[in-house]
Amino acid sequence: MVKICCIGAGYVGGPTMAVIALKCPKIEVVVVDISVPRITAWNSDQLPIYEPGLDDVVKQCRGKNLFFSTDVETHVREADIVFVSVNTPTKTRGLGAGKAADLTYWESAARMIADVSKSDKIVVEKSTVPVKTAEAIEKILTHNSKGINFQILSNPEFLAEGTAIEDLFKPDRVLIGGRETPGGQKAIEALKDVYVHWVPEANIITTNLWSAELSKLAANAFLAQRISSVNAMSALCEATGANVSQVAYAVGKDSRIGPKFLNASVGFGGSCFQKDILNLVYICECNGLPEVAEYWKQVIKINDYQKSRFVNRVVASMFNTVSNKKVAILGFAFKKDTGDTRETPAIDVCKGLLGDKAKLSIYDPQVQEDQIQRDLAMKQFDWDHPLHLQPMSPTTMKQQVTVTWDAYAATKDAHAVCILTEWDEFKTLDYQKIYDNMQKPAFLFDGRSVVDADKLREIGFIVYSIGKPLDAWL
Ligand SMILES: NC(=O)c1ccc[n+]([C@@H]2O[C@H](COP(=O)([O-])OP(=O)(O)OC[C@H]3O[C@@H](n4cnc5c(N)ncnc54)[C@H](O)[C@@H]3O)[C@@H](O)[C@H]2O)c1
Ligand SMILES: O=c1ccn([C@@H]2O[C@H](COP(=O)(O)OP(=O)(O)O[C@H]3O[C@H](CO)[C@@H](O)[C@H](O)[C@H]3O)[C@@H](O)[C@H]2O)c(=O)[nH]1
Repeated sequence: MVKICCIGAGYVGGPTMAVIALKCPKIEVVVVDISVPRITAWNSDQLPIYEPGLDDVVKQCRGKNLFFSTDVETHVREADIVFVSVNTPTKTRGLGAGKAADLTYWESAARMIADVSKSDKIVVEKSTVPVKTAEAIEKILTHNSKGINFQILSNPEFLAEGTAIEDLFKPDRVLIGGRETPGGQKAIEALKDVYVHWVPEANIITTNLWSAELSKLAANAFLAQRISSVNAMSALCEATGANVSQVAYAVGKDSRIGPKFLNASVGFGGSCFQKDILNLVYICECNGLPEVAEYWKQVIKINDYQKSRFVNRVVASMFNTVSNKKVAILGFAFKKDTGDTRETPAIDVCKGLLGDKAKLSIYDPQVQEDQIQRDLAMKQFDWDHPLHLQPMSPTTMKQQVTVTWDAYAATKDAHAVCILTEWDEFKTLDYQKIYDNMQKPAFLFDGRSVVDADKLREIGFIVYSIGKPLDAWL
């Protein structure tokens, strides 16, 4: 029986391995992590991450051919294929701080693999890494290998949170990069043999190592670039009376452009886009390509601009001050159907409003209060480390921030409502009831095109919806 071990039981390692276990009942899959609470949660009824469909998959194979363990070394030693899916955060200090990927966790995983291995292994990069990381990993493994043969493959993951299980069941493609040597090609075939259990062979792309590593960064850069492009247009729409939804629809109808990833928003969030583009920018700079670096940096700059533009709109509309005013925040996760708050635009918007002394009342169906308090107190990039290694929050915002159990409690007596995540339930709220319980004038700032602005205006709200024609008030 082939044994797979995955180092890192996070948003990628957990769901990816659960799906491999489900689709390949003859393969034993063990997911290991240094975080004891994470592994305990994976072994309980309350999984550590919220992802539609995940509970079901885990329930079907946990204890049969899917296991979660903190005994990292034993399972790595016994495995034929070792996936590495650990954090690759943005460096916060030293060379490349604020841009380069911090490969501390990756390197320590590689050293541990070399230390404990007693048989040949295929080591698979699942984490998103800078192009050429495989070369460094190869050096670490081969210099410590005691005659063991390691083949490194790059097999980046393209799942999006909120749809992870769907994406894993039916991936647009699986990408496997390896060395162009007989050993490298054999390793590629071995990993392909895993995926062909459920992915059509035509959708499994094989490339050299560097193409696979770079394709992951490139895909995220292209996706994020579309959002920044449409968000840049949203500012121009507001200035001219055009409607960004109509513009995006008309543009996306061109089959060369396509309709996806053209929704204007308060900005993109999530653990990947910003980190991976900063990483790409750094790689371009290191390769003497400042113009290329500057081009991609602009995607981040527009994203920052979009978030601060939103805050400025809120403050400017409310007589230039939100000091001591209650502002309800509906949605804190970086997108719907996840409880993940990593790099959520809500953090920057909330921090902006707190800077102007607003009192925030926050509701999100999947995010707990201590997570929100931690996010608002934490410094940029500090979140992307194993839980027990994250710096302690210096302060909490308990004076200025309350977290409520529903949208009605959050909006009661508020001067304004900001919608920051597109949760479906925000579409069907009783906005008449919300309006009746708010201070007047009642403002609603929709950062996700969730509400029907005209209907809300009929109720009496002053509505701002990103990229849409503005109310006379605004
Ligand atoms: N989240 C996504 O949607 C997504 C999608 C594609 C790729 N990625 C990439 O995948 C990687 C992992 O992302 P994630 O979202 O799963 O992160 P995560 O923080 O949810 O999980 C990483 C896990 O690795 C563990 N870990 C760190 N060092 C370890 C070590 N030495 N030994 C054992 N365990 C260790 C941590 O405790 C943590 O549980 C990153 O490189 C990310 O860029 C993420
Ligand atoms: O038209 C759009 C589409 C998305 N977003 C925002 O963009 C962010 C990212 O969304 P999405 O890409 O759906 O989620 P992620 O889980 O971050 O997935 C991205 O990042 C992963 C990590 O690398 C990749 O694997 C995925 O392919 C890639 O889509 C979220 O804040 C969304 O609200 C928009 O503002 N407008």
